[in-house]
Amino acid sequence: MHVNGKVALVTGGAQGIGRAFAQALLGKGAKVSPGRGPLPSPPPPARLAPPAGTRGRGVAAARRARLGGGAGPPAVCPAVLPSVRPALILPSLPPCLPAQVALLDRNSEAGQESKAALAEQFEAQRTLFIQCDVTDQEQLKGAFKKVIEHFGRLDIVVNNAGVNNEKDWESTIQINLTSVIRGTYLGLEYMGKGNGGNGGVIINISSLAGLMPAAFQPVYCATKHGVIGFTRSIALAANIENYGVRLNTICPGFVNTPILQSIDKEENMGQYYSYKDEIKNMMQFYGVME
Ligand SMILES: NC(=O)c1ccc[n+]([C@@H]2O[C@H](COP(=O)([O-])OP(=O)(O)OC[C@H]3O[C@@H](n4cnc5c(N)ncnc54)[C@H](O)[C@@H]3O)[C@@H](O)[C@H]2O)c1
Ligand SMILES: CCCCC/C=C\C=C\[C@H](O)C/C=C\C/C=C\CCCC(=O)O
Repeated sequence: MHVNGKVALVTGGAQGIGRAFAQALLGKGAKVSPGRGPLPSPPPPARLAPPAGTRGRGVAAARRARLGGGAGPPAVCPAVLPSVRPALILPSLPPCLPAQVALLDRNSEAGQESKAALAEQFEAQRTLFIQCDVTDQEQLKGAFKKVIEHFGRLDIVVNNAGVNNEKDWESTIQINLTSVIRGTYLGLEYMGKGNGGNGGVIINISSLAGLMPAAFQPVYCATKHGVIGFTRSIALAANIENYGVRLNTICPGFVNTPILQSIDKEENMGQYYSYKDEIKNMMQFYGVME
């Protein structure tokens, strides 16, 4: 997927996987090539019938097939390449603008630090940090509004904020599941074609623990199973209703981020604290990604 000119909102973006998402998005997308004006707007893709043999594989597949390519999006924006088929390629792609990312997080200090680090690596105006507790309905709604007011659009929502807390398990459900559902509905409200949006992508972060039982993390595990069930179901509804929004869930195994430190804390593990070594053994068995 190309992300040129897209605006993404990432919850829990101050550190860990959320920050890595932001960095990856910012690393993609090229600048407008000098000397070229904006390209013509693309035709509304959802209304086009897919070419024979591509039915059911989505608008992107249909567009690739029309362009004669099957290997996915170009790594570099075609507007900066000496195009051999300008008539075919140029009208169907948006202008090459860099992607922009809003980081939402309740941790203001880490959020400001990440914003500053990303601003050093990429242009400062491409990132925005908004302090927001995703469990606070009004704060979350307000943050979505702010992102659209600031960047003028919204194309990608990553519902990533999450915790591992078996002791305060009610808050784990609020953060890991309820807020993901709320973030998804807000994404559909702003991006859904039926609501006047332009379509987009919603990524909900689950876990390997959403696909299998985890003895010492029953509530964490339940929330991650819930994210998968919710996302798969709402993706079906989005398809039936032609929202133009693709929904996916990602299920990583162990990743080396601060959440793993929760295993060593009684205030997170509660009654399962004495099993921390078993969990560490699991981590060794499955491996930990960077
Ligand atoms: N690290 C792993 O091994 C792993 C594996 C699979 C899935 N995940 C999931 O990936 C997501 C990101 O986790 P991570 O590993 O980067 O953890 P992390 O602790 O490094 O980052 C989580 C971020 O979410 C933020 N956050 C927590 N509660 C919040 C709230 N109420 N409002 C706003 N922000 C809040 C935190 O401040 C933090 O910046 C989580 O949903 C986690 O369950 C992590
Ligand atoms: C077992 C969960 C440990 C919790 C550690 C803290 C946060 C990590 C969150 C990750 O989402 C966990 C990722 C993968 C764990 C998945 C399954 C573990 C169960 C495996 C087993 O019993 O063999």
